[in-house]
Amino acid sequence: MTTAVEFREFTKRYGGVTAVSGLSFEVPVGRIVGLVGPNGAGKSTSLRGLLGLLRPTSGSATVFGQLYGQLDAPARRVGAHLDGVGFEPGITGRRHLEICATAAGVPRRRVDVVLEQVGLAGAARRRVGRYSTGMKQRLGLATALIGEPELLVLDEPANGLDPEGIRWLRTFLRSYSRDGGTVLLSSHQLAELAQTVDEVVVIKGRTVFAGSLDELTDGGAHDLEDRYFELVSTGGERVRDA
Ligand SMILES: Nc1ncnc2c1ncn2[C@@H]1O[C@H](COP(=O)(O)OP(=O)(O)OP(=O)(O)O)[C@@H](O)[C@H]1O
Repeated sequence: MTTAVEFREFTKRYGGVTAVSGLSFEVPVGRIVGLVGPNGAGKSTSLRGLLGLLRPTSGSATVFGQLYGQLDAPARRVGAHLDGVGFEPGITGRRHLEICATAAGVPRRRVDVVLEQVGLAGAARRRVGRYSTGMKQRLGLATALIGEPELLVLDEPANGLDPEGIRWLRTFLRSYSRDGGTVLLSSHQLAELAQTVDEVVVIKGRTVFAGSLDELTDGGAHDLEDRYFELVSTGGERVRDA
């Protein structure tokens, strides 16, 4: 299996509102792919559809060739952290992760591993309600990592991180991908994204561009930001051949 994620003509309508229309792109195994687009472009809708949290009106979004809901032991294959998903504020970070480990069917020792991985070991016994935004992002990533998944799906993982946190996240994702992991993340932080991803998918209700960062920036000759604005203002379409 060389494709971790495949969106095929994924369409989601809410009554008269078309959130996403005919979205098609693939995420190859081992790559870091950034999903970008203006507010309301359909990034969260797409990621939610991929994770089985909403049903597409038509088309499909699959992970490792299957619907998320059909995966055996999904937490061991896909780890996700979506923007706006809250934590129970009254419990500690460690307790939160213990609950997640139980739900995922993985040993409790994973809790210490992921706490170390995301740099939260020292704050594990503090209540989540007292965590800063950046610490909550780290806890979200720890939650995603609990099952040692092959694929990470992250909605705006850099939101609320300070510069040190952003650099840490970039280093972490690169090393995860070097070890064979695949990442699909959404972001509005284009300069940061350009330092992190291998491939870019630009959406604006539909796919506007899907391909390598190199192709989009002509091997780094252009800024990702400039190319992004050209694409979203003209709505031109460039999708890599499958
Ligand atoms: N439950 C819903 N009911 C009706 N419309 C919705 C619903 N969820 C999303 N939408 C609409 O679908 C469109 C896409 O929203 P979505 O949140 O997926 O965009 P986004 O790219 O994640 O935006 P942002 O960058 O602001 O997070 C928007 O027009 C939004 O208003």
